[in-house]
Amino acid sequence: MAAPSRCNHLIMFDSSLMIYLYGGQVIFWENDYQEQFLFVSRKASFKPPKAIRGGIHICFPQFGSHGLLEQHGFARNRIWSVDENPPPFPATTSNCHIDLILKQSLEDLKIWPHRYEFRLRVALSPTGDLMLTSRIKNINEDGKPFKFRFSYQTYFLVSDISEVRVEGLETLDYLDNLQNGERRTEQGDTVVFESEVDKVYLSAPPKIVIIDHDKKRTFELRKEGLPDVVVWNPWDKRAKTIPDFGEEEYRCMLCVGAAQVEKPITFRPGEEWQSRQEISVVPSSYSSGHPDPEIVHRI
Ligand SMILES: O=P(O)(O)OC[C@H]1O[C@H](O)[C@H](O)[C@@H](O)[C@@H]1O
Repeated sequence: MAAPSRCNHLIMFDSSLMIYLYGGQVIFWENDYQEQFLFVSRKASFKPPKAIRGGIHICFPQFGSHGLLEQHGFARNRIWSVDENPPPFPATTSNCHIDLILKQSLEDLKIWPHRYEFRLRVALSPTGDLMLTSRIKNINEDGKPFKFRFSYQTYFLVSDISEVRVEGLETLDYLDNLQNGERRTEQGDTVVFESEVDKVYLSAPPKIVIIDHDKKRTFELRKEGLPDVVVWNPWDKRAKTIPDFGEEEYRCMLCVGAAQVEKPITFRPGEEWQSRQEISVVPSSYSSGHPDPEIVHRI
């Protein structure tokens, strides 16, 4: 039997702003000047159904190795279908979207014995914001609840990682995956990058910003229904161990994503869980409300 092909979709607004989906994964997102915002590795292998190194991975029902399933769960490595007739979604400012759906396959039931409907809406606003809404419903017929972790693993394209800083995570507690998940507290006024990082920030605020000095642009990430934020950059040594990632590519990417990692969600049949992640790109004149440490230093 031939391998199933991925369903690929292009979402455009006014023939300029654009998102491109490969299966259930957003891989391109650009503005009307054809500037790319998401990183996709030059070594990415487009071999369905495995997720592509870059874009946005939907990690479900597991995050990382917190469980018995494959790393980050199976959802990112599955063929999603177009949901032709989704139940009404909460009102958004966008009328330019696509609805996808993932359900358990017979194979998946052997490794995760639960029935679910995972509805994903990928939307583009008139101003170019990328909005992801997930609704997951437990449809088990045996009355059993299920438990899951979740993340929108987002590969941002940056100019030079050493010129990037993240605001909104300072002073928060985090789990450090490089130290066996040890709990620590972020020190310093802002998060900057000088070596490998693999952290889960806990109870993060609803908005965080990723400021790219060189590119003179800022990503503003807003989240709902997801308390945590995952931050990952493999840096040079780890990068060499990842087959579909270029040795030097760690310099131009940063993974940041809204997530539910520390406390898994549990819910019963008939219940539905919902979360959102929205990203806007704003020019360098953007002010996060925090003083710029460089300016403060010069004064
Ligand atoms: O290589 P992947 O399975 O896509 O995972 C890439 C990275 O994702 C997350 O951010 C994890 O915390 C990391 O430990 C992991 O290395």
